[in-house]
Amino acid sequence: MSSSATSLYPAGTAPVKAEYVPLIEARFRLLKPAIYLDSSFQRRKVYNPKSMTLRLKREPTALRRNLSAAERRKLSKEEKKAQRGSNKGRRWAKMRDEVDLCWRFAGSGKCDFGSECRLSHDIQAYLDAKPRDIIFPSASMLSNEPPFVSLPGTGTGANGTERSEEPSVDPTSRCPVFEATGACRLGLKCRFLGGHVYKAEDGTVALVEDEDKKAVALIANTELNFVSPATLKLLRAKKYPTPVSDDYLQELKATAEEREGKGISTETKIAATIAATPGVGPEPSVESNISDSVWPHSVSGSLPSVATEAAPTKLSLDESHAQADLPDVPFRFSEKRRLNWLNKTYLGPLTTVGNLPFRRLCVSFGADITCGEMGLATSFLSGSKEEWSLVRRHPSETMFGVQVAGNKPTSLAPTAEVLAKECNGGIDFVDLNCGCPIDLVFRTGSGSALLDAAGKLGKILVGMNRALGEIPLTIKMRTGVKEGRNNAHKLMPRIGAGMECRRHDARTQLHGRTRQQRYTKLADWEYIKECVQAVRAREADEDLPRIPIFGGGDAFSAQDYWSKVESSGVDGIKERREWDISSRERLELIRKYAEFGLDHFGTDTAGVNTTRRYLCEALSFQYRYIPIGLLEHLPPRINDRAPLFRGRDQLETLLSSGDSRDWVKISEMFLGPAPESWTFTPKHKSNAVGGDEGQG
Ligand SMILES: Cc1cc2nc3c(=O)[nH]c(=O)nc-3n(C[C@H](O)[C@H](O)[C@H](O)COP(=O)(O)O)c2cc1C
Repeated sequence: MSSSATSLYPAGTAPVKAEYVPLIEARFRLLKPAIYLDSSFQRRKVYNPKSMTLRLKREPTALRRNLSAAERRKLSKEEKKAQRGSNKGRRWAKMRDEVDLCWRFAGSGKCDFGSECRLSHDIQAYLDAKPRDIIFPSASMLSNEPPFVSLPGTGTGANGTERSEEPSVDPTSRCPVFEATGACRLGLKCRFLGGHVYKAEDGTVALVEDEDKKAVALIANTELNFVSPATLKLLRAKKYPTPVSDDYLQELKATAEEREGKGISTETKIAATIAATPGVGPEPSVESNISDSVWPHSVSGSLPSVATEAAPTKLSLDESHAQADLPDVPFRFSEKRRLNWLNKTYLGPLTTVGNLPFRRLCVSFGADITCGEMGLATSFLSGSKEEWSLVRRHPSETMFGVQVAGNKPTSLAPTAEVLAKECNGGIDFVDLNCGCPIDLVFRTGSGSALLDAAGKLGKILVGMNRALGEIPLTIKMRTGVKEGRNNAHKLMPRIGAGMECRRHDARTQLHGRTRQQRYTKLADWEYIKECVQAVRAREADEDLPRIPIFGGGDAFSAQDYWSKVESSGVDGIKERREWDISSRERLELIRKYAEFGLDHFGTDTAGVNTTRRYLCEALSFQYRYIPIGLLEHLPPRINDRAPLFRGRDQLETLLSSGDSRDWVKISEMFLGPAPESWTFTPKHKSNAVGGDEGQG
């Protein structure tokens, strides 16, 4: 019974070898095959530590997924709502220590606030109350057999088990951040304190630093793009100067007013303004269509009459900008930095998951180009600390971009300008999100809604391009808004080629789905090919340099991706091997992620639990991965659902558990016990298909 077992599965089931599907062996003929489907929808796989097996747990109807249309009709309104999207309204309380030691005092023994400080300066009280140090395991302590992590001295492998009779500082503990960088910025607040503290004879504790390592880490491990509190304050007070964007917005207004005076409709005015700038064009009617004649690089000659009237305005605007020697306009269009994307791998932006520690991990596996999570223009402009944390970059990210979503030039151009000024030298490109499908963003006219507003999109691109100075602007888009109404093939040649006209190194990333499809249905690579051909044809016609186009959607293996790259003509991947990753290798990845998380979020109680949260978030996706060694044939397909399977060893079985308590358990191997008050609700209901998981 090998392949015959999997042939019983309904279509869309991953072909897991029968020996890893024990239930089928036992009850093969008794139950319908569908009953074995975990699918992360009707049932969740729950790891049972006693029997070391996975069992299925039914979920309440309200949480069930993938119901048939008839079943869905029977659901109540509430149940239907519960089916959709992500878990909203999640709250993450910042975890604090029982004695909240002042972080300034903890690091340097000094605090300017002295006795006025609202935090504690009582080191002994802090040390007495603090839970025992966590032990961060080294790679050699990992195993694919329980307890999976063997910690010295604990016997059981249980990390951070409270042993109240022992002192809270454990000299066997090692702080991963101190070991990598020679210093730990959290000082005494570090939860791995034993790794960098010593006790003097008089009983006082002092911190240790390793000057040699510190010097190396200064270059190799200092994050970039920190935005000062003073800048955030200016932004909040709406006092941050953005002269380039102000100038541009003024021009748009003046052009509109001028047309108004001539009795030309607003729509036409916008079209004329945009048509006047190479790279973009006026908003076509939704059905239409983006006729060549109104898009910019054909300004000379083929513009319709109204647009032709705009030509003088255009020339004067262009001239004034090209020649103006404004100190805040440190570039001319021809001075855009060029990016070399050819044959590079690109890690697309991933909200929540694609944070700095994750990207750092991907870079260590060969990602050449990385992009931060989507940030909202309005939040950047209102000085949101959270939004500005999205621009942080690790020095190992050799080519890094920031993604912005917004709905109009008035927010996007100034955002681009502030980004360029504040992250000067720390950003290689800024990416405009024209792909986000989620209602919250789409309804405001941002994300994928811009695909149906070509004129506005044009104005945005011109404004951002100018405001960014020498930093290139790139675009991430979907194939269209509505199914059956793809329009990327019309937009892309104009956006891409138009920007390249100006010698901007434009890059387009095309996710092969419409907004309406979200993440359901397979990406349309035939259509991606059509878009690439349309861009290449335009480039050939107008003798323009070739712009890189990255395709995306459902590429789940090197074999799969290469066949897509070769048949569609997109750029971007170099690795060709298929990797049958072992469970121990996967655990080592998790360990590395935890290490990078602690480095980024901090090693204190708050940082440890923020790392835990993002680690669990990552595991909420990773458990769905089926190692290729378990499959009867390759390539694996991303949308295939897993039958209830067990792994080749107990760790592999645990790693495929869909129970969030197991993810927390895995986090405890590296980050110690989760505080009682700490809970984890995954952002994305564990459902790739049909959920609002992605922002692009
Ligand atoms: C969890 C998740 C978060 C995402 N966040 C973003 C985002 O912030 N910005 C964006 O442009 N695309 C985002 N995307 C889309 C991806 O970058 C990518 O285009 C898409 O997943 C298609 O590729 P795939 O099928 O290989 O995953 C996200 C996707 C996922 C699954």
